[in-house]
Amino acid sequence: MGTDDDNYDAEADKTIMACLDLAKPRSFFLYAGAGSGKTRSLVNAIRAICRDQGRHLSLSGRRIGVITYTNSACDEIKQRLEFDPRVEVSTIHSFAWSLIAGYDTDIRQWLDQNLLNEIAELQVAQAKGRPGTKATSDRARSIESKQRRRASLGEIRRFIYSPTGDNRTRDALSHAEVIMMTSDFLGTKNGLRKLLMSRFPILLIDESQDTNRGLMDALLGVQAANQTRFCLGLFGDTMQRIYADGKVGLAEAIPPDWSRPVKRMNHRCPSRVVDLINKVRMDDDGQMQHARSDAAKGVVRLFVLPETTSEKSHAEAEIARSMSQITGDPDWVAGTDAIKTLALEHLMSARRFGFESFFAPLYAVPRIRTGILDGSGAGIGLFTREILPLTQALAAGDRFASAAIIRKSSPLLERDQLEAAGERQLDLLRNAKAACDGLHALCTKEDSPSLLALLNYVASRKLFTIPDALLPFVASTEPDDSLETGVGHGDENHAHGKALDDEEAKSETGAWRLALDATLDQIERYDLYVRGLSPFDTHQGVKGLEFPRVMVIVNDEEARGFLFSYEKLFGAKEKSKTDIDNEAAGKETTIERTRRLFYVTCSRAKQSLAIVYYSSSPSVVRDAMIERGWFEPDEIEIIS
Ligand SMILES: Nc1ncnc2c1ncn2[C@@H]1O[C@H](COP(=O)(O)OP(=O)(O)OP(=O)(O)O)[C@@H](O)[C@H]1O
Repeated sequence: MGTDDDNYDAEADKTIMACLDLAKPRSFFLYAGAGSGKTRSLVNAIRAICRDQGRHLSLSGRRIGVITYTNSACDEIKQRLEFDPRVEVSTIHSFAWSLIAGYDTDIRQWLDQNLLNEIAELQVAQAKGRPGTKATSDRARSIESKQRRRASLGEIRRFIYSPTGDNRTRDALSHAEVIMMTSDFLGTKNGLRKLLMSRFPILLIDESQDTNRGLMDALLGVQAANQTRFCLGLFGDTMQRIYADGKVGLAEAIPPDWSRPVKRMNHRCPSRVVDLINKVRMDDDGQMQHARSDAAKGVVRLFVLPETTSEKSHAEAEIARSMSQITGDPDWVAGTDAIKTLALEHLMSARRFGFESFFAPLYAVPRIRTGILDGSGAGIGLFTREILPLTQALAAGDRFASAAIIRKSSPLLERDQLEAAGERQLDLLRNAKAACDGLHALCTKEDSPSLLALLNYVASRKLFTIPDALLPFVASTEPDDSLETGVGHGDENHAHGKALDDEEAKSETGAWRLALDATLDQIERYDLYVRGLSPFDTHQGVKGLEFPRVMVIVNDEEARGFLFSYEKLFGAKEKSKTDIDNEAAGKETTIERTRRLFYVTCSRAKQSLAIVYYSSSPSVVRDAMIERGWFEPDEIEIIS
C-alpha cells in the first residue's frame, strides 16, 4: 500500500510542475494541512525545474528564489537540494536585504521619512500623556534618540543589515525596517520590481501564511502586474498561521486565475493524531485529512493537573514514565533527548532546561529580545561562539580545536600582532597558551564559573575582544597575570546581591548585570536551546518540524501571555466580553489563535502525543473534551 499512498496526492505535484514553466509561468497556491508534504512538494518541484529547465536558467543568469521561515528550514532545504547554485534559498530578511542593499540614497530617504513619522506619532502621544509618568519619560527618551538618529543619517555612507552582528552601530538597520522598506520599494519603484523578476523569474515561499503581510501584498502586486513573466508559488496552511505578522485572509486575496493544487493525505502522523487534528480543525475551516493506510494507530493522552502543581518538572517526568507504559515505547524514558517538550513560552523552557538566570533578565528587555532568542544579540557571541567552545575544547584536551578558536577570534594571535612580533612570535604563542591554561584552571577550580568571572578573566588576558554591551562590567582592561585578581575585579565592579531598581533592570545594561551572575553551564544549555538542539522548544518554534514523541505543556498561568488562552479553548474559562465582541465583528479571537497553535503542536507527532495541561478546573476540562469528542474518556487522566 505504501507506494499507492506515496502517490495519493501526485496530481498536486503535476499541477505545480505545469505552473513552473519559465516560458509560460503560472502562479499557484498550495495550501494543505500539516504533514501533507508541502515542503516535500517544494523540494521536488525545484529539482524538476533544475532538471528540465536548468540550462535555460544558467544561460540567462537567473535563479529560483525560495523563501523559508527560519534559518534552520533554509539550511535543510539547501541540503536537500545539494546546494544547487541555480537556487537561492534564504529567510525573508536576507531575501529582502539582498534586493535593497546598496540603494543607500533611497534607504536614507526612507529612514528619514519613517523617523519623522514615528517622532510625530510619539509627539502626539506625548501631548496627550500625563507629565511625570514613566511612560512620558520613556517617550521623551525615544523621541530624542530618534531625533539623534535622524540627524546622523547624512553621515552614513553605506547602510548595513547584520542579523548576527555583536555590535549594533548607527549604520545598522533593524529586521523590521528592512522588511518595511522592501515592501514600500517594491510597491513604488519599478526598477526594483524588474530587478526582482530578472533575478528570480520563479519565487517560492514556504510557510507563507506567516510571511509579513506588507511584503506579501507587495509581492502579490508584482505578480498581478506581470502575470506572464513572474511565477509566485505559495506553500502554506491557513490553520498554521501563528504569528501576528501574517496576512489575514490570504486565501481570499489570491486571484482566481492562479492554480490551486490540493493535498489531502497526512504522511506524518499516526491515525489517532490525524483524527485529533481533524477534530481541532473542525471548528475552523473544517478541512479533513486522511492518514496513510500504513500509518500506525499511535497514542494520544491528555493529562490534566491542577494549576497549583508545584513540582512541575517532576510531574512531567512521571507522565513520560506513564507514556512509556501506555505506548510500550521505552524511549519515552530513554533520557530527555528522545522526547520533544513544547512549552508555550521560552521562559517555561528556560526554567525546565536550566538556563533561566541567564536568559530571563535579558529576555525581559523588549529591545534586545530578538537577538536573545536567535542567539545573535550583542554580547551573546562572546560566550556562545568564543568562550564556550574554547572551554569545551580545553576540557576535552583538544589542542587542535582550541588553537583553531584562538587563531580565528583572539586578538592575541591576530595577523598584525604576529607580524609586528617578528622574532618574538614564540612569546605570543606562549602567552596565548598561558591565557588558555588560566581559563581552563578557572573552569576546573569552580564547578561552573560565573559569566562575570569569565568575562573579567578574558578581558584581563585580552583573550577575546569584549563587545561594547559588556564593557561596563570589565573592571580593568590592563593585562593581569593573576587569576584571583582577574576574578576579583568583577566582584568589585558588580553589584552582587544588590537589587536593581525597575528602571535599571529594564535597560540592557541592567539586564546584563543580572545575567552575568549565571554560570557557564547555563550558556551551554541556552546555546543548545537557541540552536534548536535541546529537548525543549516552544509551541511556535516547531512549525515545519516533526518528532517521534511530543509532550505539549499547556499552562496559561505560567505563560502569562494574553494572546493565547488554552483555558478558553478547552472550555475551562468563559469567553470574555472582548472575545464575544470580536466574534460578532468577525475579528479574530483568542480562541481561534490558540486553536491554530494547538493544531501546530499536535501535528508534529510521528508516533505518540502527550498533552500535559495545568488547569484551574481539571474536571471541567475533562468533561468539555469528552463532550467535544477530542479525546475518549480513557485517554484523559486527571492527576491531583
Ligand atoms: N508523498 C509522500 N510519500 C511519503 N512520505 C511523504 C510524502 N509526502 C510527505 N512525506 C513525509 O511526510 C512528512 C511531512 O512532510 P512535509 O514536512 O513536507 O509536510 P508539510 O506539509 O510541509 O508539513 P507541515 O505543514 O506540518 O510543516 C515528512 O516526513 C515527509 O518525508
